[in-house]
Amino acid sequence: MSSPLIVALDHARLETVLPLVDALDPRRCRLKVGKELFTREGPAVLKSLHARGFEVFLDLKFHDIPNTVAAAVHAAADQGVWMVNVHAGGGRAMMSAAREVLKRHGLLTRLIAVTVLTSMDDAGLVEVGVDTPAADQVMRLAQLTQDAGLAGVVCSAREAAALRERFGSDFLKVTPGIRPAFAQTDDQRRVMTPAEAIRAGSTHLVIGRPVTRANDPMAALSAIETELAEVERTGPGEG
Ligand SMILES: O=c1ccn([C@@H]2O[C@H](COP(=O)(O)O)[C@@H](O)[C@H]2O)c(=O)[nH]1
Repeated sequence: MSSPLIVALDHARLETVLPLVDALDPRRCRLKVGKELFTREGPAVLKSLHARGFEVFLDLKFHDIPNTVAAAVHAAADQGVWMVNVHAGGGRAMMSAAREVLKRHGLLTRLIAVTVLTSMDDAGLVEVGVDTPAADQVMRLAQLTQDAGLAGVVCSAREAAALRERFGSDFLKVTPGIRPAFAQTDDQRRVMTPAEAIRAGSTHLVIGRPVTRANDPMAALSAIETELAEVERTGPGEG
């Protein structure tokens, strides 16, 4: 599976989203299950998507004491998800406990940490007591994440180039806030187009509404793939 695309299934019900899922091809994208769908439908969603051959990112952003988060990450990985995440703000001990539990049980699920939500900007950070620009806060939390031995971070594509420079290409940079030229920004603040994100060093692009709420989701996905194919054709430095 070489596609960097992860389609976010932010829907209330599995039955609502299955027509879209059945139009998608597991060789063209992975799927992300988040808080709404998982809270309403539970692990049956994962079974259903796995049965269709999809790799699943379970995006529940665990943030709690180390013992609780480690147990939740273990539960997610036991269900065969490809990727799971925690909040880096939970700290080193929490992230290490989550990594350790996967290691102890020989589970290969990728564990990553959310740095600064892509819906936040510098002003939003100040309101929650963080007087550091988003880019610096992302770098700080990414360093903590790497020190704790996790596979990478969730960040915006705007920070991807600096993260690649500091941590290398293998450290995962999973970037929501992807907005093709044809899409609205919605509640996202730190956004980039698919081509800009890949050029900047994003390893995975999370895309929800620009595809799932498009009049023609498959046409929207194809347009994004065409944009990425152009980056591949011209090389990362062009455009
Ligand atoms: O910082 C973050 C972390 C997670 N998300 C999630 O990604 C998708 C983005 O959906 P869009 O419709 O493309 O905006 C959504 O599921 C978020 O929960 C994020 O946006 N930012």
